[in-house]
Amino acid sequence: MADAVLVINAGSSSLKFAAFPAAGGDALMRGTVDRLPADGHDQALTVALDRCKTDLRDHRLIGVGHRVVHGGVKHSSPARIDAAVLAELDGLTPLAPLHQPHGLAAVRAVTRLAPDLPQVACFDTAFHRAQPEVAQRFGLPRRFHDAGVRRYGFHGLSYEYVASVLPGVDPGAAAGRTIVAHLGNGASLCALLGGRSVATTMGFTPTDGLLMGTRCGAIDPGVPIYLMNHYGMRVDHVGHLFDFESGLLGVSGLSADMRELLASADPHAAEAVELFVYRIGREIGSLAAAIGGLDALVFTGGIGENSAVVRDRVCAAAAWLGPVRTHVIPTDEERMIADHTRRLLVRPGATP
Ligand SMILES: Nc1ncnc2c1ncn2[C@@H]1O[C@H](COP(=O)(O)OP(=O)(O)O)[C@@H](O)[C@H]1O
Ligand SMILES: CC(=O)OP(=O)(O)O
Ligand SMILES: [Mg+2]
Repeated sequence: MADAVLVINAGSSSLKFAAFPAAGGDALMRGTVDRLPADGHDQALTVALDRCKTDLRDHRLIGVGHRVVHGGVKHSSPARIDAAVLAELDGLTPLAPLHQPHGLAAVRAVTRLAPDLPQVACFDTAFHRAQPEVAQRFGLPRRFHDAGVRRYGFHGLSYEYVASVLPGVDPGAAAGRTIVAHLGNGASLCALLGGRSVATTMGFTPTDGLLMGTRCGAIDPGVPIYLMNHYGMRVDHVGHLFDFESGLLGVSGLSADMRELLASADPHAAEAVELFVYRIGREIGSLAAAIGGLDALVFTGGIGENSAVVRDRVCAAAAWLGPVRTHVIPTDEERMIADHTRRLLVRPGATP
């Protein structure tokens, strides 16, 4: 019986799962449950675990790797999960309310079904933790930075994967200046210098940066203050507004789903897509400034991989940068999680 690792990737709008041989190699099975409503994750997880039970009958599971969106200040690499780590990660839920609860619910579900199975948390923040200090700091009094109020960045597993395959796609870009556009339900950009993250559009939370499916992205910090003062909105209502009611959904008044907006004749849908592209164009300029120019632009994520229309419009917005090579690299967060999980659980040279 061959050993395998199971991977669970709970995104904001989808749950992806996969299994890989513990010795390395291609996926044994994969599945996605997408277009999840806010309360759809539990059911999706049951579907995933049932599929695994049948598909992995001939394998022995040696561990489960999870995508956990926020690792805070402490985690710059994947971590074996125990009760203390789980409690600590629970404490980060207010910083990523669209994501952290789903990732941790998956950890708990596996603990209930198989209490002795080792579990590993792979963090979306980890890849960015080595960014220069200046890229991580807000202009707040120092004590807030020291207490963890800083720019973390997300989608790190996706960027790490893209950086790992970029040398085979475009060696010049891998050694040079690249911007990766992860455009999915959540969307962000990452500037890579020699394959390392040096700047990114998301910050303290995955609400920052680009316009997204239901998130507003970067916004004047005066706006929440005004909303609370002027409309008497409570703080949790403002949080809900920015994370769940804004973005493509809020601007179009129709849908958070790019496919639906591109297919719609409604002018508000067109306006939402226009703002999505406009924000990306502006942030490409900002990140290009951070890395002193641009050799290549890489698209990934559900929109980046599948929508030639959006890619063409983004490239048009970045045309002023001069000749820049563009690539589409399908991301594989699951493989990245599997690789991290194997490395953490399988001792080099150990015989199973
Ligand atoms: N062919 C397509 N054209 C345009 N958008 C697409 C296409 N296929 C998927 N998308 C969009 O990708 C987004 C989901 O991205 P994905 O990366 O799968 O989500 P998540 O962030 O939850 O992992 C949705 O907005 C969806 O409409
Ligand atoms: C961090 C983040 O935004 O993730 P997703 O794209 O899965 O929403
Ligand atoms: Mg995603």
